Amino acid sequence: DDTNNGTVPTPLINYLDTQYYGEISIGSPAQMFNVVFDTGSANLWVPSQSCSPFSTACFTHNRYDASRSRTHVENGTGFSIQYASGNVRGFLSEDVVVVGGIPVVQVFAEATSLSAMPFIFAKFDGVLGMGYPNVAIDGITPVFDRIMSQHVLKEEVFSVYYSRDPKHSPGGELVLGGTDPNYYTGSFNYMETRETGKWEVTMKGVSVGMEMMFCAEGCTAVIDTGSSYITGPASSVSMLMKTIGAQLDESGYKVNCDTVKKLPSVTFHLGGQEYSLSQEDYILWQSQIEGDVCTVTFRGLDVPPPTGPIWILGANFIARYYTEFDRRNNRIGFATAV
Ligand SMILES: CCN(C(=O)c1cnc(C)nc1NCc1ccco1)[C@H]1CCCNC1
Repeated sequence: DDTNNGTVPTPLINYLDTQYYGEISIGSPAQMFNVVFDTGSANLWVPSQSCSPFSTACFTHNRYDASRSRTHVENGTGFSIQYASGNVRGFLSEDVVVVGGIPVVQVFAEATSLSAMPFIFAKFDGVLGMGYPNVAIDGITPVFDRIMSQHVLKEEVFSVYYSRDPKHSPGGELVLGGTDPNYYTGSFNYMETRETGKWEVTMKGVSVGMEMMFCAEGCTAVIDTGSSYITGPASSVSMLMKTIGAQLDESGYKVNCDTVKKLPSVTFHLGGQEYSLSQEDYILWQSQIEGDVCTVTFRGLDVPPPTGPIWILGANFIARYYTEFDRRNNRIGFATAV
């Protein structure tokens, strides 16, 4: 139902509360891809049919085959993107991309090499950056900007719902052009994005329980729909983990599941409001053969200046707070997720 005049909500799949992705098509006839709708980047890339057979991560995902698309336009410019977690290299192509029922002619990257870490663990094929144009590599106009210039959206916004429990269906939802009242209660609280043209805001502090522990003098928070966890400066996160009695092992911070119910809430002071995460919001409780494992969904990540130091609020935050990204007013709105 295109209730948002021209767009249909895109249902997302929730993989273990750590990866959320939805389907887009590229080319004619349509080639389907699962992509992360990522406010932390601004380019679209998918694996390429011409990726090297040695790139395992490429070979285990859907790949775009230019020769099978009658609307493909050659480009060939080199492309490479570096994430903290891995990198992607390839070349540019142009073709018709359909997102939420809206077709756009889009320049995107065909990935010919994907770092095994982390992409062999990716359930998604590629990434569709929902960031601002000024962070787009090669100066490519991002998908959402191409959609806005078609003037089909009721409002120049998009909204994201992430379910908290993989058993819920849908695992999440992306709405282009509005919000979906089925997935939030109460009203939105808005805050201006910083002038840098990124989905980031000024945070006024991070409290643990009743005590303000970090960022008391103010810091930057990036709202990143493409990150699983919350990251903060390594020193701050390690202090936070010590406070809650978490131990760091090779796959992140863990706590004894017996202590979970007594853990303090962690509160992010944003835009004059306090956004608290309780233990069930920030603990990933996994029942495994050798017993229950309770992972803390915080990671230390030192982003070098001038971008950093920053906190990144990812999927575990968005699952609790339904998020509206407003390009018209350069602001982000949070409402309590259902
Ligand atoms: C997509 C690349 N990202 C990941 O953090 C990432 C890496 N590797 C795997 C396997 N998954 C990732 N994210 C899963 C996910 C989906 C939705 C929420 O989290 C980040 C890189 C920085 C910009 N923002 C996105």
